[in-house]
Formats: sequence, C-alpha cells, structure tokens
Amino acid sequence: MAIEFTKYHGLGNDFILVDNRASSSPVLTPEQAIQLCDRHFGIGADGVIFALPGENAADYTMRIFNSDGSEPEMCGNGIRCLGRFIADLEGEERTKDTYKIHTLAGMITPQLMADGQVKVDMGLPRLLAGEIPTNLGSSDTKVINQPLEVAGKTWEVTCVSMGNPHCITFVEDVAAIDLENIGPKFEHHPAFPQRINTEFIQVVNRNYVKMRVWERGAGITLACGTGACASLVAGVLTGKCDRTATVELPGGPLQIEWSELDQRVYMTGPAQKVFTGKL
Ligand SMILES: N[C@@H](CCC[C@H](N)C(=O)O)C(=O)O
Repeated sequence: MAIEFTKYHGLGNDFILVDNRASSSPVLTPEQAIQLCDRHFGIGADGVIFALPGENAADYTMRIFNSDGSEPEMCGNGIRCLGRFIADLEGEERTKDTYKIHTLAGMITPQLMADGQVKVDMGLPRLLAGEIPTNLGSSDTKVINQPLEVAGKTWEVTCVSMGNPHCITFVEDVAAIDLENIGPKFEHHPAFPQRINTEFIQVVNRNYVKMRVWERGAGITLACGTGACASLVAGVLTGKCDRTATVELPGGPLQIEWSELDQRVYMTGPAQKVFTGKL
C-alpha cells in the first residue's frame, strides 16, 4: 500500500506528516517511524505526525511518534506543522483558520495567521511534581530551583509539564553545555519515571532568552515548542523573565506568552512545508 507523506519543519524541528483521516489508529507502526526518521536510511525527521479524525468534539486528533518510536503527549512545533498540513489537505473546502486538535495532552488550538505564522493556545502549564512526573519533592509541590545530581555536578532545576515533561536549568552560557554527553543522563535520570525533555536557558534579558534542548526520544533538536513554553514558565516562576519573551533556539525564534489573564501559554512561530513524497 502506498502512503503519501509531507515533510514539514518548525524552526528545523522536522516531521513526516501523514494524512490519517480515514482511520482512528496510525497507519504506521512505531518501528516504521524509527526507520523513516533515520537520516541515513530513511527520510530523516525528528518524528512522524498523524492527522486523525477528531475525538472529544475536536476537529482532528494528532498522534506523534518520536524518532525512537516512543509516543509523546504533545509537540509544539509539530502542531504548528499539523495546522498547515490540515489546511493544505482541506484545500478549497477549508472554512476556518483555527482548529481544535485533540492530543494526549488535551485540546490544543493552533490558529493560522495572515502573515504565515501559526499561533497556538498551548493550554495550562502543569507545575506539581506528580503532574510532571518527577520524584524531586512530594507529588503536590512545585519543583523550582531544586538540586539534581547529573554527571558528577549539582544542577538547579525547575520542572514544568506542557502535557509532556520538561526539566529546565538556567546557565551562564548555553554554548558551553556539553549537550550530547549530559542530555541522555538527564533523560534517563531516576528522578523522571517517564524520562524527560531537558532545556538549558541563558537569560539575556527578561524578554529574551537563548535555549538549547535535548529531547526525550529524539536527542538534540534545533527547536522544541513545548520546551520553549515550559522554559518561559520556569523563567517566570524563578523571577528571571517577564510573562512575554522571545525564546531563541538554534533553528530560530519563538514568541511565547504565559498570559496573566487566563494563565494559558501561547506560542507563535513558523511552520514550513519542505516536500511531499510517497512511501
Ligand atoms: N519537538 C517537540 C516535542 C516532541 C516530543 C518530545 N520529544 C517528548 O518526548 O516529549 C516540540 O516542539 O514540542
């Protein structure tokens, strides 16, 4: 059976998008996703994203496999790409520019903007240790500036869930972090029973930070949307950032706001189609 796909990226965080509207389970297995994401023997991507029929009154459902075949709850850059992909699939039938997308992290709402950017209502951040999940502290407390031993060093970490788990560390210079070596040690640390996405943040000023990320199930990526949202929330919780900031990633900038009004996080950034193909 031939399967059509479209390759997209959001700031270099790249995905294989599959039209899965005819069935409510992904047409590819996690093992096939691993092969397709391989940059030497496959198409090459950080993950595979499926556009499925909507559940729970949503317009569509998003499922995603990381490049290691694991299934995360959410993907910020991926949902911007999915918004554009769906608009393309609908073509002239399209009636809206805002979609309600059911994800394992709840309902997420991308809005296609006139300037080509996609603004996403990413929902409420979850801050309690039990919600991350992490065993750093008791399950009903926030994890802010907690010491964590990794690779022979004590790091001060703040944990935030955007539906998926994030561990944020503020550092003097993100360029000096040996991400390839310490990223996997954070990801598989016993403090995080469902593994963890790890962000290192350099605060340039209260509205502009630099970020590097080691993603659970994907390793070093050029950008992470949920990670940028979680990092801004961590910046506010630790008193280092205002509620609106530009998060500069290796692949480019994202605009993030943690709204004082409704406490929801909003992310704005690009989503770019690269090519289409048939498997
Ligand atoms: N790159 C994504 C996050 C993808 C999922 C992550 N690797 C996880 O396992 O939680 C983003 O842009 O948010």
